[in-house]
Amino acid sequence: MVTIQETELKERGLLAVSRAKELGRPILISEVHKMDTINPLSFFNIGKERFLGERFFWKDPTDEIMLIGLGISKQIQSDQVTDRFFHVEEEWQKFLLESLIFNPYPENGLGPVMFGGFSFDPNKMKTDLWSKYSDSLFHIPKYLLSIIKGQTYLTTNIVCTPHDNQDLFIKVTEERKRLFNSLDQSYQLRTVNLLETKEVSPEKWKKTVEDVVQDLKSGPLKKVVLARELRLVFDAPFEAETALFNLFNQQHESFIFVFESNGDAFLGASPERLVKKQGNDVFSTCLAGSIPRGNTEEEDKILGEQLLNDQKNLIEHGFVVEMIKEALEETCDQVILPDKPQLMKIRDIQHLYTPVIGKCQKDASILLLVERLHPTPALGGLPKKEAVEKIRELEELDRGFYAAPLGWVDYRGNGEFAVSIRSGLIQGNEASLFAGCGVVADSNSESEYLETGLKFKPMQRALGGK
Ligand SMILES: C=C(O[C@@H]1C=C(C(=O)O)C=C[C@H]1O)C(=O)O
Ligand SMILES: [Mg+2]
Repeated sequence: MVTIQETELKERGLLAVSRAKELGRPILISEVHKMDTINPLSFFNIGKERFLGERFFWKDPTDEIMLIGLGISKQIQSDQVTDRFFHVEEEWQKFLLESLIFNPYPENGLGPVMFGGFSFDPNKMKTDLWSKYSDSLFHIPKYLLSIIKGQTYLTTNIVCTPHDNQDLFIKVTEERKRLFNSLDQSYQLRTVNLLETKEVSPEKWKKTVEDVVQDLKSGPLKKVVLARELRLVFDAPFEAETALFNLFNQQHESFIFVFESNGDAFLGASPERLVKKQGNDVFSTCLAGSIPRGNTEEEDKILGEQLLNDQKNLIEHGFVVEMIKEALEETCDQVILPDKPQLMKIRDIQHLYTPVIGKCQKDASILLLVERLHPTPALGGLPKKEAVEKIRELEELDRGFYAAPLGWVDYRGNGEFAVSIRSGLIQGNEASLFAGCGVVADSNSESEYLETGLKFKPMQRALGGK
């Protein structure tokens, strides 16, 4: 049962309207309520009728934080190239200024939260594929369900203008009631059949890997991450709810995300954190170097040992550690990391993994950390600028939001960004999946091709393929 004191919102709303009148501009009012348990997938699904194309879903690997947003109370959007992280930060702070926030709880991820991310490279020519996503795109939802360490909260965000009156709050309370009434209805996932899987120019991709290897041998480039695309065709529109349900059940140990924009849905199951900020504590992840899972426990262990001792993969991984450590040292007083990588095993692949923690300086916002880190050599290469230029020049793919920072920030400045890999973009009857790999001087195009094949698997499985 969900009980929300409705007179409260109306009273608080009128306060917000009078503030909006005083200031002569729109004002955000945000209120948080603790709720009984609600299934996160059901909450995403009930948004389908009213909020299709305006939803997001987020879950971290440990289930500590799940965030599900419905509707858009404010959009921060821009194709600006220079200072794009700073620009978003500035708009976010402006939006929060003078807002009325009723949140008695200390947990992260409650109250006003923006969710979204950035394109991989705003200087790359945009194709039609990503026309629904600006280079910076964040949504502050109307309704946010936050499940934090097993406790459920609902945030209602309303932007009221000087011209609003009580009607606005009556409308919102009615909408909210309808939404929760429909929670009890059972939801049928639609079955859709995969008709075709097209690999986009695999031979040409391998040739590019070989060309880059030649470049890497002569320096100064050390590593370049090259990605490719699979295009899937279905017999009917593939719904985000179905893909999410599958990812949630099949890849539970990863970050699960869905970010809808204007009818398209970008989603995936990424094992890679870019950065998490909690107060002054900063957490990042170096993830690079890959090998398949074994068919038996024994074989799996042997493969893991092989990866831990493989020169090519250790070098590929080492570049990421070197850069993340340096980037964090610019904003943190302490940066701590183990001197050797360990294994991260997920359903289809195992990786070399080095966790990094730090204590950042007071004025470092999470978006500043994102700016310093993106793209790490796990997604771009080393040196950063030259590698991104190489990708811009040689890669046939429009990466859009793939391999870029995607995540959330709350009004207290806490938040988390994953690197949006193992992902795809659903557009009606079709979907594009993306996978890349770290090319170093020792790379072999055929094995890099096979490695990207493994990285497509989670999304292929979620979309009804193998
Ligand atoms: C680029 C991707 O993955 C990255 C590349 C890896 C590698 O080359 O070994 C490993 C993990 C990720 O940092 C991807 O999945 O698309
Ligand atoms: Mg690799």
